[in-house]
Amino acid sequence: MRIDVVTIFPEYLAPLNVSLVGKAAARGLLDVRIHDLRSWTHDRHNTVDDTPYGGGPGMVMKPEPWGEALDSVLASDPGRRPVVVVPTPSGKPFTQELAVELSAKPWLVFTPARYEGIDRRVVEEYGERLDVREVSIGDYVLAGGEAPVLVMVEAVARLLPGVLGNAASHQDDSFAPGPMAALLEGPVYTKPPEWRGRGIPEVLLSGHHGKVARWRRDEALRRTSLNRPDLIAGADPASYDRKDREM
Ligand SMILES: Nc1ccc2ncsc2c1
Repeated sequence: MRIDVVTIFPEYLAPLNVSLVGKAAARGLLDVRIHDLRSWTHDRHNTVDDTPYGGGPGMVMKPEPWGEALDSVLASDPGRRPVVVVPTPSGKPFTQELAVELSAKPWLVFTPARYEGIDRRVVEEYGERLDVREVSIGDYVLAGGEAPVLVMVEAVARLLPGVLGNAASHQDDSFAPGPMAALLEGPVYTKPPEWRGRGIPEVLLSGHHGKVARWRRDEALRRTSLNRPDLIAGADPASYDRKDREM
């Protein structure tokens, strides 16, 4: 998979060169290219924004630099068409399902914005010939789309074949498709067996896989009903027992 990111803060994307994504890139599983939007400005101040038509607070990112930047990125592989992911608080929710969908695409181009956003005509222009997705990672105020790009790239990259050491690692994730898809992960424990006077739930020491699976399911249900009752509404309780039987 090729991933391009166009941004006015290239250094913000430095974390993509380390850890899981960095290692995947070093192993050739990912081709990550970060581009400075200001490379496609031509004035002395490298201007990328201007005041909004119709008035109002803040500034809007000008269409020209984005147009030149995206044309340049697209021209680097004219035979292929990427999915363009526009991080925006007014986009569709970023979900595990969307991460799975995007992980199957050969080329993603992310366009994180600052200020009040990008001139609408950019999405209109590229939306006529490419698959453009406006995506939000949640309902809170951020200064821009760079942090959301880090979130989305990690969620997508970890699903690529060979990126995670143990293939099973993401099958049991919270939100991963499957029998426990609608539940949050329950509590986890490791050595030492006692820490500051706190032990381990006996069932986890029992060696009885069926009981352990049922305990984990019950704990996941408890945590989900406490923290995310909305997920319980969509859950399929019958599927939990099927998972137990698989153990
Ligand atoms: N403020 C905010 C919140 C969510 C989000 N997702 C992508 S860009 C963005 C910006």
